[in-house]
Amino acid sequence: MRYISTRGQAPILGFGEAMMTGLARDGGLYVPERVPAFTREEIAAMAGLSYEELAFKVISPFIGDFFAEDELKGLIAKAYAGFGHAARAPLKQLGTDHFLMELFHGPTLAFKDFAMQLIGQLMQAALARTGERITIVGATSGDTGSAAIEAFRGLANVDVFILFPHGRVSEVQRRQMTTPVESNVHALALEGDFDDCQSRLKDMFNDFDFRDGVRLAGVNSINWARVLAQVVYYFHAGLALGAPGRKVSFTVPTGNFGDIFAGYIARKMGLPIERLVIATNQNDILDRAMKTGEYRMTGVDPSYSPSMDIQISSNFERALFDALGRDGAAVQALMDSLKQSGGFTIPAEALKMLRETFLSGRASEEETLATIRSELAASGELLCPHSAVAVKVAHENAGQGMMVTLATAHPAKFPDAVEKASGLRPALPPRMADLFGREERVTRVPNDLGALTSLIRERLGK
Ligand SMILES: Cc1ncc(COP(=O)(O)O)c(C=O)c1O
Ligand SMILES: N[C@@H](CCOP(=O)(O)O)C(=O)O
Repeated sequence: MRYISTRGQAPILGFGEAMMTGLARDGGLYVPERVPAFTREEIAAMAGLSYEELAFKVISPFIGDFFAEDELKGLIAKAYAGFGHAARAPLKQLGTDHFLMELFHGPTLAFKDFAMQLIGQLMQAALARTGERITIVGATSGDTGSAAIEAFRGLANVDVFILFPHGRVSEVQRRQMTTPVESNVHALALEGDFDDCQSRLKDMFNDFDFRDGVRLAGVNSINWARVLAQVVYYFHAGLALGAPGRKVSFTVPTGNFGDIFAGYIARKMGLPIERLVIATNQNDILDRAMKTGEYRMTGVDPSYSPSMDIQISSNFERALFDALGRDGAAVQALMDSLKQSGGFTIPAEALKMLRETFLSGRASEEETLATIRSELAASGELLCPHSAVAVKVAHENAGQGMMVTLATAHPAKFPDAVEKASGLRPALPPRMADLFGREERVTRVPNDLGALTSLIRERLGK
């Protein structure tokens, strides 16, 4: 399997190189040259597999011979061993045709653990072969950061620097990042929003002197392996609800577009998905883009669902690449326009193609809280604000057959918003009960590339 850049100018890589490289050297994102598809019979034969067995089936066609079969099976088993639910991604019924897929039973209580625990294993196995030391820098609006820290803390050959927007993540999210005691973990609170964090991260990748000097690696959904790991749970839900005999739609709370893009890949692999519904909070650039064809930045306002306070939605570039007929130059032109004038118009043919797969909707702040309240009353399910955004949008898009809404975080990560909505303050699991008593270690940093690269070099002694 070979990987190409969405901007068409970077070297073509194999799976292992694409995973260790992160951002392509032309600024684009790696995607598989072609997406392998399963036949209907092959999908039918997956029914009844454990999550780990299914993960092996779904992931291995993308990996080529980078890992031997037994090695990959062992790494997958280790990745999911620490999850707190035997089904890994259990489904709960909310209504006749509506299910919730709980993706928050991993170690840091968000869907990020599904991919991060796996790429933690895959990267360590790759590094053990070469004896290399890498520097991971991640940008987070709250959940990627803690999941990355959990996956890489204490490793001798990895340093982890996490950039998060100062004052714009929940207290639980912040403490998950600032309280680990391992010396290879560095939490950096940046003066800016998540888009600033992600832009500075991409600037670091585009500074080849820095990138090569510190052996920079990325664990955001920039990294194809992150997206790939998330494809598995779409198959898991589809099979549980009758695939390949029955079509399913998914509503996905969306910010950086990585999660829903994994659903798009599952659909290309042959999973019968009717529609993928993009659910945004008040920072609704994706919903506006789908409805008007104009992808235009208007600023980001902090919301009850802070992990989705994003307007430069990184993986939308991967969807655009396909919608534009895999024309790297056309993608580059749109990304240039986004940088220079704050937006772009999606060409008509591309918009038509996107609309054949994706629907979209938004939830205001009031609607988010109201949905937490109403879903608790209707089904007894206490939702986190991100999941509530998606449930609200899923209700509006009923009629697409069986609907699965992704519940992406545990409500205890956002106790203030959940309590405001419902009067209930969800408790953290016992293993995290002392989170608020642990000492925090964090460095405030400016939104400035030079200052960031100097700090990272200094910490690394380079
Ligand atoms: C809890 C939660 N829900 C939803 C999202 C949005 O996912 P994505 O960025 O893959 O669109 C995020 C952030 O990624 C998140 O942390
Ligand atoms: N919501 C995310 C933002 C980063 O997304 P990623 O999927 O690109 O890592 C977060 O919680 O950090």
